[in-house]
Amino acid sequence: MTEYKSIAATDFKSDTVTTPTPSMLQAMLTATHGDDVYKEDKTTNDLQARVAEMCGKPAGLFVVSGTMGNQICLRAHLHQPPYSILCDYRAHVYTHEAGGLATLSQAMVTPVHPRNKIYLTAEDVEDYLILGDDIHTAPTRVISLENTLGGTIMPIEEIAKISTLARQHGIKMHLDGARLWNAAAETGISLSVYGKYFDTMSLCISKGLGAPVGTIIVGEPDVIQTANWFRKQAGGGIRQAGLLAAAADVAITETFPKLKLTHEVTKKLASELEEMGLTFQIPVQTNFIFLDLMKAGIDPAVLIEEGNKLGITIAGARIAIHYQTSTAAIEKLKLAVKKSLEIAKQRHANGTNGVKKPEGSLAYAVYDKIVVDH
Ligand SMILES: Cc1ncc(COP(=O)(O)O)c(C=O)c1O
Ligand SMILES: C[C@@H](O)[C@H](N)C(=O)O
Repeated sequence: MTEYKSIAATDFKSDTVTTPTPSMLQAMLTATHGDDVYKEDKTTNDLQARVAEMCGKPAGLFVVSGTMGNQICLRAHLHQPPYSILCDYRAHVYTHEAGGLATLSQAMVTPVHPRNKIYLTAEDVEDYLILGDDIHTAPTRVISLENTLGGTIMPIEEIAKISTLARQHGIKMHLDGARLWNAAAETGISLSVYGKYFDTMSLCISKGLGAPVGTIIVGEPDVIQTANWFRKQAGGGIRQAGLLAAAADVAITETFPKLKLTHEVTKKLASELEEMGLTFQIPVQTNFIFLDLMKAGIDPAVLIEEGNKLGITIAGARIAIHYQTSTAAIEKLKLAVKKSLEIAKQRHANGTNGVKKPEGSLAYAVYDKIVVDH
């Protein structure tokens, strides 16, 4: 891994912690300064066009977060309540976007547990679609998928089957593609191939790609225009967006090609942790490792504390690797896990090993459902 001076070098809580590189900051200095609310900023317009073209879509829109990208895309697909959105029970749009589906979209949600415990299949979806006009129901109007989810890649064949099913019933398809870059880098499947199966996609540039701010939503012009309307309504209209778009453009160019290496580093760490006796809640396929702390008998609070002692930030069961993660920090992570395992064994020996959830640990809280369900 290229060694970085970033404060993110020792932070394993998420890939959202990545910090702008000198080249991103340099690009900001030469960005245009048009007013993006009036669509007058060339740097922003060029970035939108670039990502839309990469995804095989005619229109794109720069927004300030993945949450905004998802919520305004989903709202733009919905016209007359009652209606519902079908998604994975762990989907970010359902679990971590502050209830936006209920407030902005006034939508019911059908959260589906994948039978294979990893990704939704067309059979899972078909069993839970709400069709017809029975006045007791809220018919499914959108299927919202997430790729990657918890770092696992949804097979393109399954996405294709679900898309065909949706289109048979006139249901819209949205992709929370916060980490679609990671899926594309790992599978070699282009963003435009993924784009064929969705009406809208939301791609974050502020996570593994390392931009300081920004997500791009893509789709047909009419739905993107409607989404833009909801962006403005939420106060998301941006004036000199070019400063942010310039950094995002560099992030795509510079970091997208590095994601595969990040995944290799992640998988190497995972195999070393397995040699130490650790197991994982879900497969390690890209840049996340979900430790099965329950099975190891490790108290998350102990792991967090051991990390702090070594000067690294661990937030719970989820270990996030990004292109700014330092080699030294990875060595310290392994030490923290080793020490936590020793403490777990000591506690087990003297019968005091109660695994407690730490207070306020976001990443643990974010995915403790996976801990329980997997
Ligand atoms: C899968 C997924 N979708 C959407 C988001 C929301 O992105 P943001 O934090 O920029 O709102 C996140 C979190 O970063 C995420 O992990
Ligand atoms: C916490 C969550 O919203 C964020 N997307 C993350 O993955 O860290």
